[in-house]
Order: sequence, then structure tokens, then C-alpha cells
Amino acid sequence: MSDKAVLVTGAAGLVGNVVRQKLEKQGRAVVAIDRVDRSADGQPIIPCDVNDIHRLHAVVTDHDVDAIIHCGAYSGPMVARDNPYSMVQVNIVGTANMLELARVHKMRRMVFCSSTSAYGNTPEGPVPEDVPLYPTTVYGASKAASEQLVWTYFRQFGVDAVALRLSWVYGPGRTTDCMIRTLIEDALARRPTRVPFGADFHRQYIHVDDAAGALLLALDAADLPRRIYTVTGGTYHTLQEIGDIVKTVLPDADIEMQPGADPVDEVHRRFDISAVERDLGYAPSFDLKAGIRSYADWIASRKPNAGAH
Ligand SMILES: O=C(O)[C@H]1O[C@H](OP(=O)(O)OP(=O)(O)OC[C@H]2O[C@@H](n3ccc(=O)[nH]c3=O)[C@H](O)[C@@H]2O)[C@H](O)[C@@H](O)[C@@H]1O
Repeated sequence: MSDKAVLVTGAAGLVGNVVRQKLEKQGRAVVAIDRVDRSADGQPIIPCDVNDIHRLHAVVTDHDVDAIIHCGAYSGPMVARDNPYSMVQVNIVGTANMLELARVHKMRRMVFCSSTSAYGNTPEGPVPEDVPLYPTTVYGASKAASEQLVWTYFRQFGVDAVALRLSWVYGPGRTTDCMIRTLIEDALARRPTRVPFGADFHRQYIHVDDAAGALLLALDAADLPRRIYTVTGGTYHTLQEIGDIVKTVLPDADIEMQPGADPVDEVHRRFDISAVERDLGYAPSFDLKAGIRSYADWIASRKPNAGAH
């Protein structure tokens, strides 16, 4: 393992914060950057924009960085919904900047957080990595385009870069739009949840700890037979089934869903994660019940009276 520093972008965010914690726990030097200067749990962060290429070069030189885990981005189609150009700038140019840093500074590896949104609607499962991508949002397109840069920087310049397509990330720290969070918050508040879709609609969640763990495996793998891996929590449940699991954790949950697809989501059949299991030794450590419990505990701890009934 190198004793040089790892640059973590988006270190104030859901995934970046856990990546940083895991690296620090291993005793490794971390250079944490974000557009904000502090994480939600109070950790200091170097404020640096993913598009400020001059400052990025200076940060990398000053801190002797030899690898990057790139989590700093607009993290879903709901972010910057009315500003697609900004999505392109932050997500595609931001990734190009990280690849450029890796190329110019001859880094050991660059790991990119892609997303299963790159697929768009998928064919029947199990869905391997190499099906054609038909993203349905500019966010998904930004991930697909960034993956092409990861691949071509590798092919053309020998930059040791790899992309992990993360499925829906949930767990402690997630404060943005998330069905599991809604179900937990309603249950804690003893509010019924009524959803006009979802009874038969599948969503593949991944716990933030497993997502961060997979990124570290990609950072340190001696050999990378592929440059793109899909990573999920290994489950394939309908939202109703996920609601049933919430109910086993929080018996006050009162959840009813109607059949039909989430109107603002894509239809993803079961993803094949055998490549990341085989090549990186990835194995999800959180099943949904344990993951939902960890998320519920975190949500309850932030709202002191929520769990007290
Ligand atoms: O596939 C996914 O689910 C997403 O997972 C993670 O995103 P996540 O950590 O969940 O998202 P946020 O909690 O929103 O964190 C993103 C961070 O990037 C930072 N950011 C965003 C935009 C920007 O221009 N610069 C910048 O530093 C934000 O301040 C934030 O701290 C990855 O970081 C995303 O690239 C990926 O798209």
C-alpha cells in the first residue's frame, strides 16, 4: 500500500465522507476536498472546486497525492434539475479534471463514482456491464460520458482509472431524496405512508458503507481486469418488499403502495455484480434489514424525540 496521500473529492458528501473515514481508519494520508469547508460531522475539508484545475494541481503537488477517489459531483437527476449545463460542467468536466491530474502527476490510480443511472432503462436481467447504455437524464448521460473518458484515458494514456457504477446509495448521512428515508421518517413520526406506485417496482439499494468499501477495493486492487464495474447491495426487492422490511425494524410503520413504476425513475432489472465480486473481492456486508436499522438509528439520533415512543 502506498504511503502517499489519497485525494477524496466530495468529502463532505454521503459517499465521500465515509470513504475518507475508512481511509483514515486504515492510517492513510487523505486530502479531503469539497466545495464546502466542513463535513456534516464537523471534519475540516479543503475547499476546492472540481472545476478549479489550477488549484487542483497545487493541492495535489502540495500534499504528495498519488491516487484519487472522485466522489464530488451532482449526485442525481434531482440536483440542478433546471441547469443541465452545470451538470455537464461539474460531472463531465470535473471528471476530466481528475483524469488530467492523474495523467499529469503520473498517479497510481483514479477511482470514479459512476452510477447505474448511466444504463437508463435496462434489458431483462441479470444485466452485465457491457450492455448498450441509453441514459434518460442528463445526469445519467454525464456518468456515461465520464466513463468514456475513464476508458479512453486508460487506453490512450495508460492512466490507471476505473469506474464503479453505484446503485441507489442509502444509509447514515443521506439527507437527499430517498424512499427508505421517507419510510423511516414516517414510521418514527407515526405517520402513514401512502405511495401511488412501487408495489411491484424494483429498486436496488446499496448501503453507503458497502459503496465506500467497494471504492477502496478498487483503489487498492493489484490488478483490474475491467475498467467498469456495477456495484449494488446484492438485493432485488420491490419498494413494497422494502417497506415490509422497514416494518420489521420499525413496527409502527404503516405503509401502503399501489402498483406501477416510480414515474421519475428508470426500470432497472437485476444487475449482475459477479464481476466486482470476482475481480475485487466485493461482498455486501449490509443486508437491507441491518442497513435500514443503521439508517433508522441515525435518523432517530438527529431528531431526539423521534424514537422516544
Ligand atoms: O451514484 C451516486 O449515488 C452518487 O454517489 C455519490 O454521491 P453522494 O455522496 O451520494 O452525493 P452527495 O451527498 O450529494 O455528495 C456529493 C458531494 O460533492 C460535492 N460537490 C458537488 C458539486 C461540486 O461542484 N463540487 C463538489 O464538491 C458536494 O458538496 C457534496 O459534498 C458520488 O459522489 C456521486 O458522484 C454519485 O453520482
